[in-house]
Amino acid sequence: MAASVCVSCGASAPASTFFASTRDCTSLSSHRLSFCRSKFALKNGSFFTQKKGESQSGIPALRINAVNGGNFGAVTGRLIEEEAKSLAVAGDQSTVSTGSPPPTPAPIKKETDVRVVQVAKDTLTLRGRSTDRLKYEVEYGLKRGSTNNSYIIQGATATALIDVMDQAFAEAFVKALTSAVNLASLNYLVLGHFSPKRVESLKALLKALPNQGAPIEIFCSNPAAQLVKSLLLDDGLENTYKIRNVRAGDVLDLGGGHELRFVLTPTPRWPDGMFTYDSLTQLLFSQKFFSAHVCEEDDFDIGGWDAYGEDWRFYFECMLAPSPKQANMALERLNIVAQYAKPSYKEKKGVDVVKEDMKYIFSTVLRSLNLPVSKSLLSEGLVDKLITTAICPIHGPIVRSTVTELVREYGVWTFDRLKQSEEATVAVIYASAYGNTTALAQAISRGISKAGVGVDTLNVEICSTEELKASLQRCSGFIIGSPTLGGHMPTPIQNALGVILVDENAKRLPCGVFGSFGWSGEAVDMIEQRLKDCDFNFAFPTIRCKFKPTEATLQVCEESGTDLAQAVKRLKVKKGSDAAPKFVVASNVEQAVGRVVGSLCVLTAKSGDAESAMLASWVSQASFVPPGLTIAVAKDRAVEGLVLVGAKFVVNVLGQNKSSAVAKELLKPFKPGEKRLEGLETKEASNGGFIIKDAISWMECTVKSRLETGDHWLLYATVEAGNLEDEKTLTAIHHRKTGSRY
Ligand SMILES: Cc1cc2nc3c(=O)[nH]c(=O)nc-3n(C[C@H](O)[C@H](O)[C@H](O)COP(=O)(O)O)c2cc1C
Repeated sequence: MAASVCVSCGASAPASTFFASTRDCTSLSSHRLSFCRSKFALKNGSFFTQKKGESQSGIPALRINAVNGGNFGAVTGRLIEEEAKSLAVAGDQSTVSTGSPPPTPAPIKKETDVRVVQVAKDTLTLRGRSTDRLKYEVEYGLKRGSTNNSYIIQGATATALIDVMDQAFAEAFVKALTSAVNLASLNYLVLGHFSPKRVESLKALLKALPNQGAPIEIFCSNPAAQLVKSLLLDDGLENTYKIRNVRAGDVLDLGGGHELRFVLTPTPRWPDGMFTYDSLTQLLFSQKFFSAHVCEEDDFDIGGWDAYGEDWRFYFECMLAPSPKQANMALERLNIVAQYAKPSYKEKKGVDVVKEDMKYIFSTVLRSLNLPVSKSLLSEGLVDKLITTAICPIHGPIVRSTVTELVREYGVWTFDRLKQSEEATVAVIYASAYGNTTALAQAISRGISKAGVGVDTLNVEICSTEELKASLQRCSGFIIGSPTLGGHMPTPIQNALGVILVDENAKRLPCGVFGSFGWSGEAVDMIEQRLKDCDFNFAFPTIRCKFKPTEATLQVCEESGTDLAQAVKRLKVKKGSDAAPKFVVASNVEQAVGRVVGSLCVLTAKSGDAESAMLASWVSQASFVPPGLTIAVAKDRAVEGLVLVGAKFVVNVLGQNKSSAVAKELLKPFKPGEKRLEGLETKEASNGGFIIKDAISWMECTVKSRLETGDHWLLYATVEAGNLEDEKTLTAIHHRKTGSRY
């Protein structure tokens, strides 16, 4: 029986066992590589069980046993985790399965397909569509489905494919690709983004390529190249591809005027990010930028801002707002693509030309209207320089009619985030091998930024010690997160922790610890202990998450982030309090506004295993047909993440003389994720919210739209069901003395 060997320390084990020791396997890339190597043990269709704490020569180690008869279709960490979960290897249990495999859980039915659509001259898109939200980007709250876009550009002399799809589409992707182009003519693959979740599609593509052809040349950034190499190791596919690390200024000429230029756009979350620009069609393949998780019938942004504005904004908030510096850098680099744009409209003929010209004229008119644009953007002329026919993102609709508006909004959002960071910033320091700790970091970041504090995201796998030190000097709080790999924290986290522990400024700051683990979770314990030993100041209880976070865990993260941001703001106020007057008399305006009254209600909402509630008095009827309400929700409110567009919730109206007990219960301080309705008698509504027994009436609602109104979100929601429970009692009214408080 052949042996499999630990990639770093060389420990060997029989072929049926993959053995990962921790002595040297502390680098994240070596862990990813370990998984790749684990295929030695899995070739014959086997699945994992895990045994905690086995060691060789006193080295804590993970033993993953391959048991015959299981089903193992993919090699990504995520899948391995889920296999492990389905085997119910719980927490601390030390079990090695030797018997027959457990029953396979029924697969979750997802409506997915891949379709081919013409985007521009010689350019097609393959659109993988799922009505369900796919597994990636778990912290993403809107549930409007997912799309995954790849693109094909057929030049006069060569053809390039831009990106491969998520594993959910692997089979359909290759099928659709085969129907759209002759695979023998595919010369280049441009990877603007790559992750372990895309390796299945890449392998399926490489296997489908005709044997006798030249290897396909993969153009990608250095981080993507490393990942591709490690994930394709031992697959016997080495002769089917070669990799070209893209450098600034590289051009890929496909003939017929299709010259592809590349712009490297690394962010902490996607260090491999790269834009591609075709100067002939003026298409910008923008990867995660300008993306949205939404699956509509239309392939283009028909309906414009009204149809997709919320999705684009929410995607930005979740995915890019935590790294405004890098987002800004990427936007600035868009300038360089415009210099290659050709005035191609003149030569074109036919209806499409008219349409394109209309679009061009329209976008020019929009720009000339001089709508409010961030000053820095205007002075740098970004909007003027960015003239593309369309933006082709990796997720969501192809942006054709809203290009100018979307780019401008991106500039404004980024500018706002950068401004927020100038006042107070929390450093979010983490590493993640398989994305689970990233998801926690992202959710905490959302909680921080919705409370009005900036975020500086530092993925320690790619940031330098100098960057970390500089961020610690600047920040007003920090959090540190780590996965547990082989019983330890990975080396980059150990180094970062070393820097934090000797930083005198960091000791005075509010901080927090978080991390994902599989069964023992030593990394988080170690980090917490070492910070406690040095008297660091914890703003929220340490977050420990087993494998992938659920919605409830993400809710804990978001609320913890908000708590930390509020601690930061309190400290800032305290510091400035000597200069500030202790007591401010309500101004005339505040007193006047304070006479506006509202009915006292309780809003309750649930999503998956997350639930929340809030006392609300800024509630008004907004329409007769359909019956509709507006409700103002403060941006840093815990329930805010559960009332996004499309979400269901319940409004409970409280009665005079019956409201104080309910109000008192909901105004208590709550820990992150704590159930807020536990002390009240409730029953579940049919839409998932909660009906409070003491309410005089209740309404089941759906959020239709959200309007940003200063420090609140104004929800417009329609009422689908409701009941009057107590017709005698009048509605409780919330009277106030000032409009500066509730
Ligand atoms: C090679 C390897 C070793 C691991 N070792 C441990 C361990 O010793 N203890 C533990 O609790 N979890 C262990 N895990 C599970 C990871 O901590 C878990 O998958 C976690 O979700 C990874 O977080 P990330 O996605 O942020 O990288 C291990 C996973 C891998 C792949």
